Amino acid sequence: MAPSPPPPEELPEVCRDIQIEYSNQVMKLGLVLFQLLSEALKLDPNHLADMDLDKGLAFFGHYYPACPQPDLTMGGAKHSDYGFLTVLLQDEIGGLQILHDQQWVDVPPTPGALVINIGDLLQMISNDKLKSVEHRVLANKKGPRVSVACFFSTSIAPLTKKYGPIKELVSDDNPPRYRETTVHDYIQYSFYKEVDGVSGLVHFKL
Ligand SMILES: O=C(O)CCC(=O)C(=O)O
Ligand SMILES: [Fe+2]
Repeated sequence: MAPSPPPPEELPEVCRDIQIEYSNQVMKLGLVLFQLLSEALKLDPNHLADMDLDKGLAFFGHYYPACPQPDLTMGGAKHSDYGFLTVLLQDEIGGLQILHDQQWVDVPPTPGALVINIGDLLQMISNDKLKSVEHRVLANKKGPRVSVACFFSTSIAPLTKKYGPIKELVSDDNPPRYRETTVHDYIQYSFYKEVDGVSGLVHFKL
């Protein structure tokens, strides 16, 4: 949806207006979140936005059909998100879990609440200060589950810009832990690698 939104007529008519409006609001929220995260990293509030982290948004609608035998499969396999930040809206069905201290923890649906995930690329540029969260979605028999995931990543623009650990966050005592990469190369690598639950970040470690 950003930086090059599709022509509106290419979006399904039934959700066209709300998709455009929702994406615009998520872009605004993203800017605020990147300002807060910059401050959390003890950087200038505009640091992450000045690196264009808030400029690209990919919009994914997920539909998980009801599953008659949910114990035999997963709705969505364990992974961490590749981009910088994810804004997730889930319906009331539930099933999202995050991995915390080697344990799967439910993220119950809360009316009016959004789930914000740190992505791999934010972990990389923060030199592991912020951690991308591993998560999965359980299958369920209650009924279809719907979610909307908006990914902040600049991959959809043909950007050659390289990202690596932010220089203000590294020092002799805390050297860079990752080599630089373009967002495009990181996402290509992570997308096409084996689905084995191991983060693509491992491949970029120094
Ligand atoms: O459907 C969900 O709640 C999670 C979706 C997800 O993890 C993703 O799109 O990366
Ligand atoms: Fe995800």
